[in-house]
Amino acid sequence: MFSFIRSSNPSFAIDLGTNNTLVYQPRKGIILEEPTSIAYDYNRRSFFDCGESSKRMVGKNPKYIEIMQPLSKGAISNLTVAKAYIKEVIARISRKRIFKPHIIVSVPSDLNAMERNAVIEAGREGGAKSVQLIKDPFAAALGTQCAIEQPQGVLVLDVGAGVSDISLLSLSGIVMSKSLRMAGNDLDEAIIEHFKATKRVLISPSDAERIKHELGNLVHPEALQMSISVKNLVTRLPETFTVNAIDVHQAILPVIDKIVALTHTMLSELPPVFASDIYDRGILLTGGSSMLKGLDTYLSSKLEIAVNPVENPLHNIILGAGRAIEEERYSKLFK
Ligand SMILES: Nc1ncnc2c1ncn2[C@@H]1O[C@H](COP(=O)(O)OP(=O)(O)OP(=O)(O)O)[C@@H](O)[C@H]1O
Repeated sequence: MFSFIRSSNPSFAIDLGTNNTLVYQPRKGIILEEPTSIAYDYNRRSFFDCGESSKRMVGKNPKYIEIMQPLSKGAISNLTVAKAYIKEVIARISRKRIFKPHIIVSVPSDLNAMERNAVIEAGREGGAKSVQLIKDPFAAALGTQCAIEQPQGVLVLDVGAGVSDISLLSLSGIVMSKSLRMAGNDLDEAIIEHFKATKRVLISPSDAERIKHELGNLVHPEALQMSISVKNLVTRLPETFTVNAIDVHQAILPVIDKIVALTHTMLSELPPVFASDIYDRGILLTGGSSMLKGLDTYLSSKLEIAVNPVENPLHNIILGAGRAIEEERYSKLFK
């Protein structure tokens, strides 16, 4: 068992995502799952709430309260906010504990040195005794019980909220990886922009996400519809508007095709020695946006390769990061 666990300081794995934060405690499992957001009160000049309760305030907050997101496109975009956020997360998970925790944070594979240091600094100043990082693709593969230590290629495509990452793993290392700072949040934005341009209506970000979940379908954009409240950009007045799935399909396709292109480039550059492994086993598809209906089938038909969605795309990175703390042989994955 990993030496962290034997120390009197508790250890936790944290999946610090653009939209969602999850925490895993060895032997207990997932102990926190919250939106990555924090509320700031300008009158009191302090942060006062984070996670689900702060996200619920979005759009309903008075002017002196701002709902902030410490991450943008997978990386810390505001260090002060990130420190406050991690401090709040640590306070929640280590209530009643006297010892500062060791934390292992799962991060996108393409973070540069400055972005990685920002996570470490935010963790330390947020109250951790030590901060180590594990790259998302390792955690994702471990979360699905893939044998990453074998001399066999494992290709993991992770489509989250802010980042799409495709990585080839073998012998516990990343052989190559490519990423695009574009994912689920860009699908929401594409929906907003499409309806603004073609129907002259303004959709809220939360409705755009709901539309994507309910009507988004890459293979069978059926005659589904849903009614939402929008602002008419011509009359400037609110109204009820019917969204149909065909429009949603048109809106999201350009973003999806960029993810297809990313995957295509990766496949075209695979070292020949891995080609048969990958074509035999296919691509492992994870990340919350992998739940977009038809994404696996669409990728598979465009790229002529099997695409295997993981069972639990919102949890498999944190489960893998947790497994990495529990099994000492994976400690070499921490940086
Ligand atoms: N049923 C669904 N259909 C389509 N998209 C979905 C569905 N459920 C969740 N998502 C999307 O998944 C995304 C969140 O995924 P995830 O939690 O993996 O991202 P993250 O870890 O916060 O971000 P990142 O890894 O990019 O930093 C959001 O964009 C959300 O809208």
